[in-house]
Amino acid sequence: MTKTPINLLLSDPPAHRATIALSEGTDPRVVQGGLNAIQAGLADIILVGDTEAVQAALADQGAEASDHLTIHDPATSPLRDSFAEAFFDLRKHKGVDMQAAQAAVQSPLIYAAMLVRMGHATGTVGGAVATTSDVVRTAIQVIGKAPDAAMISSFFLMYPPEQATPHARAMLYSDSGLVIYPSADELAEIAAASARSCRTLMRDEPKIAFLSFSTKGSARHEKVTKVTEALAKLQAAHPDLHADGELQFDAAFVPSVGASKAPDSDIAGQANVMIFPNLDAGNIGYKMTQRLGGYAAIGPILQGLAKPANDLSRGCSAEDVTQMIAVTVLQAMD
Ligand SMILES: CC(C)(COP(=O)(O)OP(=O)(O)OC[C@H]1O[C@@H](n2cnc3c(N)ncnc32)[C@H](O)[C@@H]1OP(=O)(O)O)[C@@H](O)C(=O)NCCC(=O)NCCS
Ligand SMILES: CC(=O)OP(=O)(O)O
Repeated sequence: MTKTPINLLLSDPPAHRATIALSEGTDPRVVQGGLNAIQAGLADIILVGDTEAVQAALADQGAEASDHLTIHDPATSPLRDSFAEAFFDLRKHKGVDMQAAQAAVQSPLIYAAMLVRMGHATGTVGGAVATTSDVVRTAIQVIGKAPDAAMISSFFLMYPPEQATPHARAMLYSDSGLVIYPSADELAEIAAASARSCRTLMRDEPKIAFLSFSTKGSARHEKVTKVTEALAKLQAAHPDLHADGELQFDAAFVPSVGASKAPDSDIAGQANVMIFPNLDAGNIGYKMTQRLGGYAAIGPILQGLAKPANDLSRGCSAEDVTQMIAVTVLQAMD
């Protein structure tokens, strides 16, 4: 059985059922994904949005609020004053006044993140409607960085279709959603965080490839040097991690090409953690793998936050929402 987040969570559930806040509580895919998560026993769900609109979206799917599914309307919630005060405290150094804080927590995205920050929810999922920039900016501002993280980045879990090429395998692609032009230091951080996420969410030992348009010196350019510097920084900080670069995608993915282009590498042809040199490559690469290669893509999953908050592609399905709910619970258990 594929080790998808849902399957991993079902085989090793937490002692206490998690509660996940979905900020787009009127979107049919979000509602269906949340209902499926409840039915599978993955989590309890809070749907955030205008009460009547959420009730109508639930009714469309023959469902209603229950012990496992609650509706939070930011306009009428008894939590809104305490959330406004907390948001004001968080953002006053940026010139946010109390009136602006009260308005901000009316946003379902910010309200859902406040539910997590203030301990009313285990994690939050959004982005079926909102853009990645808005989802990520909210997570950074409201939930913030984990004390042991240098930065926040993102990744996708990629699962091959049933009818796939011989070397098809589950992989982690990073950063395919957030950090636009990472420096060598940032690339090394992204790789270290991705290695941890690989263990948490794929239950695999990470084999990290730093991707480039060059393999082991086949091209010389400052963009290639950035990638080899990132590898050196990762190896200095984490000598225990298996990583190599710079590698082209075919050298990282296909065993025979890896053996021919990088014969001394124990990562070439075996990599399961693909580190892209920038967001152009990472975002285009994941969408091509998904849309041309038929891989299922779960993400963008955020790493480096103090508590879990995750994004979705606006092209997501209800199944993607349920998988992301499972991801969010697994991250909280890490
Ligand atoms: C994530 C993103 C929204 C950051 O937004 P930004 O406009 O650069 O944000 P700013 O530079 O104004 O920074 C906002 C805050 O986030 C912090 N921040 C930004 N990126 C960060 C990161 N990667 N890790 C930690 N903190 C970060 C800044 O320090 C700042 O903190 P402050 O408000 O307390 O000062 C931006 O990198 C982005 O748009 N990325 C691409 C998203 C996207 O479109 N992806 C494609 C589809 S998946
Ligand atoms: C991750 C991503 O590309 O998101 P969207 O498709 O919503 O732009």
